[in-house]
Amino acid sequence: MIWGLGCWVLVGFLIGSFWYKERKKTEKSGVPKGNSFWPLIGETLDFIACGYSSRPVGFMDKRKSLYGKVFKTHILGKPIIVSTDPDVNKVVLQNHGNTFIPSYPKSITDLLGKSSILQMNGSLHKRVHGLIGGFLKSPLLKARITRDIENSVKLSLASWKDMHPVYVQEETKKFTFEVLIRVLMSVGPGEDLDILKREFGEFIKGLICLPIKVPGTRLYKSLKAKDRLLRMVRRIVEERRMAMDGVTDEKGPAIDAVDVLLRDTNDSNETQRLPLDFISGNIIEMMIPGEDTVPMAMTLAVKFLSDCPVALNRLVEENLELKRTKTHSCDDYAWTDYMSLPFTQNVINETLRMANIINGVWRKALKDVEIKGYLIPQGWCVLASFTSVHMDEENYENPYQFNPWRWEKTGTVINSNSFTPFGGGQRMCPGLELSRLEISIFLHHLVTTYRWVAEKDDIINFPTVKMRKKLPITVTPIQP
Ligand code: HEM
Repeated sequence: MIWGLGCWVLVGFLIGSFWYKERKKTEKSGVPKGNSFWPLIGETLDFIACGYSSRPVGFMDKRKSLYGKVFKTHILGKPIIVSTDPDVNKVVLQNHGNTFIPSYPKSITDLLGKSSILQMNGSLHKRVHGLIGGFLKSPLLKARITRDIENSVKLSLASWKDMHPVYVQEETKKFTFEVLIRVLMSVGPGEDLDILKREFGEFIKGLICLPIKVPGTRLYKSLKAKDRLLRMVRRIVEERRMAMDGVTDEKGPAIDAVDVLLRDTNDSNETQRLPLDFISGNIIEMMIPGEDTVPMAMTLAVKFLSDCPVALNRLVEENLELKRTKTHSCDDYAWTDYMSLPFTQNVINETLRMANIINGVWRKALKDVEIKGYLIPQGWCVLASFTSVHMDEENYENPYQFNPWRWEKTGTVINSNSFTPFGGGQRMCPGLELSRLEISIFLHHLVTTYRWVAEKDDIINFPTVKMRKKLPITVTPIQP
């Protein structure tokens, strides 16, 4: 009895002192106002509940009205400063002087290798980001991959006419994975691709889970899947290195991300090659930001267009016009044809603004930083919320209305502080242009092949953006 009471007193004391320490940390002047609420749970339940509602920014909006655009809270086990201010977000993203480093929940850091591009910092990050970004943005890759994307999209769309209904979220995932793997390591359809798909699916399930690594837990199974993936990718990378070493001729342009990383020798010093394990790990980790984002953007474009027939009609008109021109001239489509359709690009901007597939980024301050009069103390995490900025009336008139025409006035301000679906600064998404190209090709072939009717479905925003019913639609081929 006495023991039981003693334990409760001890637990109470530990929680109380933890809470007191947390409060003390934030009592420095300039630290944003807010409510840390209960230790450990904090305001997590409200945060999750808003994620499941139709207004995920409800959590931010409520606190913004009480404490201002930058506030402190306690979510997902961490005290955190949330910024809904585009100027503050810009400074956090720019990261001058390496002040902010990525800070992910524990299950994610356990699954990512220490040398993952998503976690590395400083000069190594700059080097790898530069190599991958340079490759993914190159016109040569875009020209070549356009044919592959077209083939995958057309093959997939052809199968839709026999499906009743088509689950857009599932179907888009299939061909975008194929494209991603081709870009990263030139593996085409076949047994290897099927294994990669299966093991990656198992690996990714553990990204948001309890950080407990014992046999039987989700994290444990995901780590095992990662080991199997690593062995497989390592074999592919080794074979490629051997093939490369046997060739003495002048090298052509890099064919995929493996090639780019294998060729890099840091200032032409052959001994400074990136290690094979490092390359294999990074190839797997690059699948994470690329795998779910593009199909979700496509799915949400279909959802928003289904709910807005005027925008859909304008999109169909513009794309049919391009199709007529191409049929008439008998030319292949160039990647620039897809990217130069202004209304289609506006539809993509508007989809990315409203979809908020990456709702924000998490960083940790390495020292005290003052931005716009707010103090972010050393060691604190900051969530630079993109969703709040994208859905703020101060930045966008009628933010909940899908209105691609708004971009005609503002233009494609991809780097503006108020439009950051791909992040910004040193970690700005290197897959930005490839993603836009894939979505453009998909929309073109979808709207020039089919009409569709979508069943009612809702968007869920927690833990990641998804459609509750995977967006079922029924398609009817357009009569030629
Ligand atoms: C609509 C699609 C996409 C969206 C919305 C998106 C969004 C983002 C965002 C917001 C970041 C910044 C994360 C941060 O600052 O911590 C990021 C980083 C990254 N993305 Fe994407 N992404 C997309 C597609 C892709 C694709 C297709 C690839 C690969 C082919 C890719 C590869 C990466 C990589 C490697 C990083 C890490 C960059 C670094 O930390 O240096 N992304 N992405």
